[in-house]
Amino acid sequence: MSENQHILSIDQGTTSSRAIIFDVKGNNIATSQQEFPQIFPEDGWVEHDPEAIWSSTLEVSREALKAAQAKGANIVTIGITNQRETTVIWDRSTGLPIYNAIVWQDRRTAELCSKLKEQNQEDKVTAKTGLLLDPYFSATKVAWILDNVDGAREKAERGELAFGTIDSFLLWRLTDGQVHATDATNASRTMLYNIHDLQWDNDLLELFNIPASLLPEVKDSAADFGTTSADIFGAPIPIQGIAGDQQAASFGQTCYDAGDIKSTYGTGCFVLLNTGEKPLASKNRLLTTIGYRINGKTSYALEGAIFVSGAAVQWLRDGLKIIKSASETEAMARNLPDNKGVYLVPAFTGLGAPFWDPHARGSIYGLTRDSGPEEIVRATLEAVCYQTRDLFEAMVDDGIEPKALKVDGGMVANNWVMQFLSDTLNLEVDRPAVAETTALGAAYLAGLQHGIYKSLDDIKENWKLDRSFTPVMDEATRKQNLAGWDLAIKRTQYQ
Ligand SMILES: Nc1ncnc2c1ncn2[C@@H]1O[C@H](COP(=O)(O)OP(=O)(O)O)[C@@H](O)[C@H]1O
Ligand SMILES: O=P(O)(O)OC[C@H](O)CO
Repeated sequence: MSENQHILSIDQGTTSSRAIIFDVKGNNIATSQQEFPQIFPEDGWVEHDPEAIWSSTLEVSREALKAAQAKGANIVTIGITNQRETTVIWDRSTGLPIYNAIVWQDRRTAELCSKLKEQNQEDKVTAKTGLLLDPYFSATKVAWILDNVDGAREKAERGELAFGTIDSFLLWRLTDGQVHATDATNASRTMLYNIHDLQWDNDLLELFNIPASLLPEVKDSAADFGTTSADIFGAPIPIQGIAGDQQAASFGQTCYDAGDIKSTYGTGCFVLLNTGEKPLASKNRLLTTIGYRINGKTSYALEGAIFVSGAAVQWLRDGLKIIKSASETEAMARNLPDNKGVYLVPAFTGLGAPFWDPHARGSIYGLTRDSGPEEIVRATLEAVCYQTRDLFEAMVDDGIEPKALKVDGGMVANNWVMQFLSDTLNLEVDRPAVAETTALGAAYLAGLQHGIYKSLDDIKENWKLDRSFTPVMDEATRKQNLAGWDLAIKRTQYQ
């Protein structure tokens, strides 16, 4: 392993684009980040301008490269990780998108999903893809664009259009239209990819009425995806790792053995459990998905997705305006001896796993005359922990017994939340020294393909603990808290 080799990791997220340069030990050498506008054209619709995604990605990458090169860094390979499911369709001849990117949070296809469920299509879809008939995934978003953009379907039938998740769109742009590809993790979130046969599924393409000519080639997560065209970063650099952001976080957390589990607390919260070489079907509406594919070998994962976690803290700041910054919440929650019976269910865009209720909306229960900002703040933080526990309960019922949980994402800086999480789950919670595990995971994939790392064991040596949280709460308090939460969830559900 030569020490003067560095990796550019591009992390294109829901609210911002980030570029980080890592050295071979996984140390962060330079970072650049840019937020870009969220577009809400109608109730429940969420879009991004693909050009804003591209320009912010390009700028942060160039800035991080410049800063790292000034320190003598030698960038040899690129990894890409991305917000998953978000759907772009572009014209193959011009490279221009024919519509905004429809974001994973977008609910506009809820009716189509309900209609397909009524036609008893869900079991078939789940058996093939490991997913559920929910607007979250790409398939119905692709169909919507084809049906609603003038001339799109005809162009698609003529093979003039390309579909991609964000990784695929960036890859196309970075290679100047030379490469139309994605990796197996991103493909597994489209609801068009058969996670058992490892190919695009003709039945599903027919069900969603999507021409196969739109689809990218699916490669391993560590693979030779192409080389950036020379004008982009001054010299061509190979792109050698791609994974959806939650899978990349799991890879960065070195969850390589069956039973390893991580939870990422960013805008939403995503728990991924490595289930090894066999896909595990959940009885509890958790998702079966591809964790990574390396050397043609697939590692599967069970996933619980919660749509809102850090986003609820942003709402306290920007919507309710009862805090000025996210970090204030820690002292406010700590100030109260208990939650005073107040529960907040942040179902702003419906409930994700294990309830999958797109029509539910947020609620607060147990308010009294003396409830104030501190109670609401604490209830918001507690909710993130209770929702994680709902996922764990589903996993335990699926036969999994997690031994410890690795955590990452912006919210894990909050020590109060981490302790309450450990208490609520009654489980050890481990926070790593490098919090940017998503970007790190994409860097590791690229580094593996480039030959910087010879094996997963090489990478494992880089993982370092920052702090471990162990349960201290008594059983009676835990039970009482959970009983209050369970009631709040029941009252919030729409279906
Ligand atoms: N100390 C904190 N306490 C609670 N929430 C926090 C804290 N710091 C950051 N957050 C929340 O974490 C989120 C940012 O995490 P990040 O991993 O950067 O998100 P994403 O990658 O999804 O944009 C924000 O929603 C913010 O509200
Ligand atoms: O961009 P993030 O970190 O909010 O992650 C989004 C997820 O990939 C959606 O499935």
